[in-house]
Formats: sequence, C-alpha cells, structure tokens
Amino acid sequence: MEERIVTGELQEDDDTTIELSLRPTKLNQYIGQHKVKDNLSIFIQAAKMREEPLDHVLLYGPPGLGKTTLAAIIANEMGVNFRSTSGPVIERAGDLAAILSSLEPGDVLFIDEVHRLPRSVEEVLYPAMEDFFLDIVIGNGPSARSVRIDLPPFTLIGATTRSGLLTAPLRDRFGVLSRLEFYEVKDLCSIVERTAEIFNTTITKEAAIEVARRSRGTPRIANRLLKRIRDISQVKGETEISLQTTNIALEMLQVDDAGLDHIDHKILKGMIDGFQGGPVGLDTIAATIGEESQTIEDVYEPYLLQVGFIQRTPRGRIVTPKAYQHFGLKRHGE
Ligand SMILES: Nc1ncnc2c1ncn2[C@@H]1O[C@H](COP(=O)(O)OP(=O)(O)OP(=O)(O)O)[C@@H](O)[C@H]1O
Ligand SMILES: [Mg+2]
Repeated sequence: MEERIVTGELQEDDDTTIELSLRPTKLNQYIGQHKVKDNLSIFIQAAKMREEPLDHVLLYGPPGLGKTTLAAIIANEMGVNFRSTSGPVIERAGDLAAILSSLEPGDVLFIDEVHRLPRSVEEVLYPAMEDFFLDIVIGNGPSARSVRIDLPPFTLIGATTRSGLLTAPLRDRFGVLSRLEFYEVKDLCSIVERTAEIFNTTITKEAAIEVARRSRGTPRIANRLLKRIRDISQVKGETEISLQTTNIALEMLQVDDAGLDHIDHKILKGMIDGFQGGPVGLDTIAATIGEESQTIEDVYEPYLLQVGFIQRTPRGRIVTPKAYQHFGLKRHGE
C-alpha cells in the first residue's frame, strides 16, 4: 500500500515516542466518543465497587480512532497493569498460556487485531475468558495429556478494525462491545489544540478548526497533519500557527478541502470517468486503481461513506451528487 498522509493507520515515519507522548492517560482527558466513555465509566466504577475485574471489552472501529489509547486508559482507571500484544504475534497456544499465566489478578491484557488470532489459540482463549482456566494439551500422540491451569481473573480488551471477521464464539465472550465512531470537528479541534500544547506551540482557533475539518474524523491524522504544519510554520518564523500557513501546508501535502488525498481522487474519478459514477463492484474499483479490495474496504472507503461521497448498493458502489459537487462536475446526462 502507498504511504499517505491521510491514512488512519500507523505509518513508518510516524514517530512512536511522539505518539506515546500524545496519549491521554485518564478517561476525562480522552476527548469525544461520549457514548463509549459514559458506558465504560459506569462499568469501571461498578467493577471497582465490587472489587472485581472489569468485564472483557471489545473495541472496534477504523484505524487511528484511539482504540489502543482507550485500552490503556481503562487499565489505568482500574489501577491495574496493562499488558499488550497482538493477534498475529501469538502464534501458538503456548504463547498465549505463557502470557495469561504471568498476569496478576485484575490485569488488563490488550490484544490488538484480535480478529487475526490463529484459530487454535482462540479456542484456548474461550475457557480462559469464561472461567479463568486453561486447558492445554502437553505432548503428542498416545502420551498426550491435557492439563488444567487456573488463571487469575483478568480483563481481556480486544481491538479490531474488522468486527465482522471475529468468530461468533469469540465475540460472544466479550461483555462490553464498544464501537468507536469518527470524531466530530469540534472534538478533533480540541485534540489539535491539546497536541499543539504538548508540542509547545500555539495555533489559532481558525487554523485548528481547519486541521480538524480535514482530518477525516481521525485523531491520528489530525496529529500527523499538525506536526507537518508546525514544521512549515516554524520555518516561516511564525509565533503562532496561522490559518494561512495551515492552508498552504495542506495544499503542499495534497490534502484537499474535504480531507481527501490523491488516492481518494483516483477512486472517485475512476468511478466517475470509467463507470459514469457506478454502480461499480469493489473488485472492479480495486483493479482500476491497483489496490486490493480488502484495503479499499478497510482503509479508503469508510471515510468516503461517512462523508457521503459514495454509497453502497446491492449492485455495487455509487458516487453521490455530493461528490460530483465536490469536484465541480456534472453528472452524466445532467
Ligand atoms: N480521544 C482522544 N483524545 C485525544 N487524543 C486521542 C484520542 N484518541 C486518539 N488520540 C490520539 O490519536 C493517536 C492514535 O490513537 P491510537 O493509537 O489509540 O489509535 P488506534 O485506534 O489504536 O489505531 P490502530 O487501529 O491503528 O491501532 C494517539 O497518538 C492518541 O494520542
Ligand atoms: Mg492501536
């Protein structure tokens, strides 16, 4: 996949130390996502009152919306350790057993990309989540025997961008299912202002709103854009990041007025020019722009759907009048 500035996914040149310094650590510092926060805050309080670990939590939603951040906050609010791993890293049941048996009572185990756990590992996880024990087969052939290992009670927090790929038995074992939504402009604006403060710079209100508006509802993108804009502002010798510099910087970064970049343009223009705006099948779109269908569905499409530039129909994707307007184009036959 091409590197792009407006993707919610973590990119190679994202500085992970900066990412970490930007992560809020308390629920009340976590901006937006009010529904999810309100629910979690009640569950956390109740669990603490009962002196029990929190129920298992599944966080799902597009990349860069703050799933990892929220998982760490939950552990912090519960006052327990935060252990973090990811689906593809746990290759064998033994790997999982090692992690689980090293937990202290109440700990949070965070499994990112939980839909990518191997099936054999997943099966070991079921009794662990349900009744806090492991059933592990030791040895093989006729001498194989199964051993039961009791575990301390713990909270599993799973994160996924694709809840649809989770198996039903795994999904059913999460007591709390929280879907993160794209952020509203005003929340992203607060995130931009907060990040500017951590960067020791100031940004005008109107500039912060502009960054927020063009960040595709995604904090990671807002922070990444701000970092690049700050560089340009500093070189210009500004004491405060201005709207003018923000606009120039975003143009240089080829992020358009709606936060779309050249790949979004390729997708939309491809549909408009080649297929009169659709309906076009996902695979056809993928073939036209040389990307995998999966990538389009997970990474590019969610925001285009969210802002109403494309729509899904049973016969394929269609470009909406709003998108035509965005490009200043007339629809075929109009
Ligand atoms: N609600 C929020 N308030 C303030 N900052 C946030 C918020 N949510 C996310 N961020 C910032 O956005 C960045 C990305 O968040 P995070 O890494 O948690 O996303 P993610 O959903 O786990 O992404 P991925 O799917 O790629 O793992 C972090 O650096 C974090 O500081
Ligand atoms: Mg993450």
